[in-house]
Amino acid sequence: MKLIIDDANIEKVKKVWELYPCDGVTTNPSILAKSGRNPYEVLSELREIVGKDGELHVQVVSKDAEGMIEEAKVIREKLGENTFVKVPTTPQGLKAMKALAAEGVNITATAIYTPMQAFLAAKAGAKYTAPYINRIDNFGYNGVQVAMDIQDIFENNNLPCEVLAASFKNSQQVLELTKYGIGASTVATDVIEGLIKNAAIDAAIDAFNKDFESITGEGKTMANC
Ligand SMILES: O=C[C@H](O)COP(=O)(O)O
Repeated sequence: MKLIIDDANIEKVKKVWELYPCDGVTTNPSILAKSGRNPYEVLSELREIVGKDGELHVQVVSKDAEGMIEEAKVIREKLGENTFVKVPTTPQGLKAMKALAAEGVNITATAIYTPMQAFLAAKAGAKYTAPYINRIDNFGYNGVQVAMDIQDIFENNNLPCEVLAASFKNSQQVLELTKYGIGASTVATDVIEGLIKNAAIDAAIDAFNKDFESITGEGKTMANC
């Protein structure tokens, strides 16, 4: 499973990118709006953080296919041709996906709430489809199960598309999809940090270090004892 950062706060993304084994960054208009800055200013900084080969996902806002295609062109000009263009999975979005896929554009189909939406996006040429786990849970459905069903649909229909599960609110949702071997998950920085936040880990390390200090004295390590 690829692990992608769902955030555009430069300081937070920098920190998580440096510490954790992540594969890229996803954004959406709401995430970019939190910065209060010009979207391309923020996105250029994110591109610098992930490097030219890291995954960067950027969403279009036009409602019609022609507008989406035009936005995709500018996104790729400004941020690199390998940038994933996030296209909402609407009828107009599917039209745009077909045209963009024919030109070799990397497409992430987004705003996915149902398996059939993902099926259509994959057939239209998307490389990723992004079901919104927590938002689906909030409707009283099972977001994790929807993501698993989508992955099964791709396998059973030989569709070369991966699930990029999005909208996580807790570690359990991420764990379930990691166990299933979902293609990718995009997770907010605080939820990524929560994956490894555990007082028992700190307590174990403190006890080891105290024992070590009892034989070497303060401030020593395996490099200088
Ligand atoms: O791009 C989609 C987001 O991952 C949705 O996440 P959210 O439900 O936390 O806003």
